[in-house]
Amino acid sequence: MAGRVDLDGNPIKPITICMIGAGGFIGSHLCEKLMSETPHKVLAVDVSNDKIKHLLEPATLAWADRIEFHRINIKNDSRLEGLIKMADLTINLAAICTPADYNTRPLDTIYSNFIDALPVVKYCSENGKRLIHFSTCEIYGKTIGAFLPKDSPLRQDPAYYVLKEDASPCIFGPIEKQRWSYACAKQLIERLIYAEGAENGLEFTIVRPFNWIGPRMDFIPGIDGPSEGVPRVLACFSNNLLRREPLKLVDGGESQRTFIYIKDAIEAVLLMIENPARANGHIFNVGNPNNEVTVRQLAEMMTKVYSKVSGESSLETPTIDVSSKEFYGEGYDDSDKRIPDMTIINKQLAWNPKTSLWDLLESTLTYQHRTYAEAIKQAMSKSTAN
Ligand SMILES: NC(=O)c1ccc[n+]([C@@H]2O[C@H](COP(=O)([O-])OP(=O)(O)OC[C@H]3O[C@@H](n4cnc5c(N)ncnc54)[C@H](O)[C@@H]3O)[C@@H](O)[C@H]2O)c1
Ligand SMILES: O=c1ccn([C@@H]2O[C@H](COP(=O)(O)OP(=O)(O)O[C@H]3OC[C@](O)(CO)[C@H]3O)[C@@H](O)[C@H]2O)c(=O)[nH]1
Repeated sequence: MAGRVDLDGNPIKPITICMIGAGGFIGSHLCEKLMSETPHKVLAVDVSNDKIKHLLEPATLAWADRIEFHRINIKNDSRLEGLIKMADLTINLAAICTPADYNTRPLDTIYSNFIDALPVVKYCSENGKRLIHFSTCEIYGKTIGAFLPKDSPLRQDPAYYVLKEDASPCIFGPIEKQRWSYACAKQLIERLIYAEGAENGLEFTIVRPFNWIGPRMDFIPGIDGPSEGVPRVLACFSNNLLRREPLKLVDGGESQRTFIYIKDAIEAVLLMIENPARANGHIFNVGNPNNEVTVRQLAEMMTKVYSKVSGESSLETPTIDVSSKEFYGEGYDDSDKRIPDMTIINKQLAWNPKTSLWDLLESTLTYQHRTYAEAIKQAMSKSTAN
């Protein structure tokens, strides 16, 4: 760790980071990176620490004096301001961010992504502390191209679909499509942070993750999450593969996504943390434009990869179609396509993702199989016995 320098060759000084939502998917990987490769200290705030237990215990771990867990619900805990004051930098990851919640729990979604983030922004601004806030690629909503006729040649023109931080509009559906409650709340908190920067000098960076995936993402229903819960697509498809049931394609699986390996994305966040002069005042897309697939293609690839890593044959009927109304309920809608423009992050942080979709699925599904296959087998044999 000695002799670490930033992108401009200056030595990196150890800092204290207040990480809110540190116990989640991204938070757990970021804590792991900070503990194993940097001298920084983390005040880890979350309502749960299941995903970072391996970093907190035993007390003999090499970094034990650099990570503290604070079980705090930021909705209603007066200790939050004190922790932000103690830190040099606050990173806010806390959010409800599973699409199944956006249309079924729109109030919780809006409160979590806007109202609950307000005090964090306020405390950072009032105390002159730097803030890295996690927004989302979903802020772009639908592409301009989605509104062109299906056979329009303009649909092939990147100007109609590549998503640029400083140029693309945010295109959401009507209010009754409550899917957009999340994107809209994220948009308003981005605007508030931007305004705090412009009017009160808040030093901020906004991150827009484009479908980061990897180990520890969400939960497997009935194993480490509610049986009726609907996690994001990686965990939904992993659950289907582990249970040897067909993968469900919502509305034909035609939507497109670019997936990035969590470990590549965490490299980008570390660059933001350690290069404030290059990151402050910027909004960054963080994704992998080379890993684009339709959801149907993702299902096909995951089926092949899972068969390779588990040694099990593929199902005769690997996928089934399901309507979004049946799967998510009333008010669901979708982003058609998400390709991040990389100009700003390339220029400011000289960062690019490395891992192909096949490779990232291979390491992730190896983890899923190792972690869950036995537990699922037991749960399934118990339910057939009853
Ligand atoms: N994973 C992605 O690809 C992705 C994509 C777009 C945006 N994001 C954003 O990145 C952030 C982190 O996402 P993630 O995938 O790690 O999600 P996650 O659900 O795994 O992590 C969020 C964490 O925040 C905690 N949290 C929520 N409300 C809290 C509260 N009131 N008080 C304390 N802790 C609270 C949760 O317990 C959870 O551990 C979110 O803001 C999300 O909107 C993630
Ligand atoms: O079993 C399933 C589950 C989902 N789908 C479809 O897959 C697409 C992707 O779904 P998901 O990963 O759940 O989420 P989104 O990409 O739509 O939204 C996320 O993007 C970033 C973030 O902000 C946080 O992670 C979140 O909002 C989608 O088309 C589903 O319909 C499926 O076919 N089968």
